[in-house]
Amino acid sequence: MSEKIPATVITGFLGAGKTSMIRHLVENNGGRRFAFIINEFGDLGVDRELLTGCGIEGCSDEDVIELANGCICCTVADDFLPTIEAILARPDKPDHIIIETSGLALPKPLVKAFAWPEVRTRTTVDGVIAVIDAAAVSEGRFADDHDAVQGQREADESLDHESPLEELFEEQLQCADMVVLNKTDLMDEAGLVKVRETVSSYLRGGVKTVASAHGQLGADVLLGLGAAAEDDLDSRPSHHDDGHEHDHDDFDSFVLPLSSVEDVDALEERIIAAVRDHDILRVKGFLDIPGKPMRQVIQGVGPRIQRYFDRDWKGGETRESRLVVIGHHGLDRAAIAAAIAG
Ligand SMILES: Nc1nc2c(ncn2[C@@H]2O[C@H](COP(=O)(O)OP(=O)(O)OP(=O)(O)O)[C@@H](O)[C@H]2O)c(=O)[nH]1
Repeated sequence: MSEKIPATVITGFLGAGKTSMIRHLVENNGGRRFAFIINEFGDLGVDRELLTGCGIEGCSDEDVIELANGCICCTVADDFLPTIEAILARPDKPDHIIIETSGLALPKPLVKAFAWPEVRTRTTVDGVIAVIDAAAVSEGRFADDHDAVQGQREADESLDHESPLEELFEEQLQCADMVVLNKTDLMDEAGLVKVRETVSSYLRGGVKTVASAHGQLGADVLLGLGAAAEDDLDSRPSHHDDGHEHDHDDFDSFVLPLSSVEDVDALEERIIAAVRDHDILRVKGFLDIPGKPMRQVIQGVGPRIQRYFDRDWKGGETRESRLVVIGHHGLDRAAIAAAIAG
């Protein structure tokens, strides 16, 4: 029997740095041929664009498959299984499959899919890697002191259940074989020690944490974990093990088309204000700046915005500015659109 192709599942909340880490891995692929399955919550396909736009050898259009139809954890049978089967059926098989789940996806249903007879003989989950925005965790954006909060809940059952953010954070960590504490450039050592402590309280025994800035970790760290996670599902608890449906009613997203952007600093200010005034978690997209041959990428995670030109607009491509806005359920789309468009 031929060897199983290893697959790495990369999970982690919106904007934690999954795509940045994958890009770095591609740039330092050590001659490996990757196939990518990229799953996004919003409808704009930004992550796939950022990977295929990178122009790096070993990252061609056909190697990057986008599953944009909602969160991968809810569309496993319809979307994920046919996709992985198609990859496994290719005559030129990849050396390694990398799967980026949407920031709102639960990793366990996906890992379970690898236990299906159709795929388990041909591929194995080398590892589930959870990428954490350590700076955001240290600012208390996901979970306060986990042990203390758990203690209070156990003592008083009337206390609220976890927030949707905390539940995702917990699920993603409890399924992990390795945790990347990313964005260490935005915090100090003491903050990192504290985050490591918080994160460790969620992990299964023996799971390591590694610190990184901009996801710059080598393939020797991230790949070759040999976890065979599909054989080890029971050790990875999930709120949804009892068959309880996971839906994404807690979250919402929409695409906001904009006209070309004359004053991008002013747009950035308006986005920051909209993030402050509404329940927005993530903003990302591309901008058409008149007179510039390149398109500009704009990324917002919480209150932090980043902008850069990534590639020339292609001949025949429509120059357009579009953002995807992701937030808690009940986003006031009209008000956000008005606030950002100015
Ligand atoms: N300062 C800092 N910024 C980072 C780091 N890693 C990623 N970023 C920035 O954070 C933003 C989100 O990064 P992505 O890599 O797109 O995050 P993601 O997890 O793929 O995001 P989603 O796919 O939307 O869930 C981008 O603006 C990145 O440049 C880091 O270590 N430090």
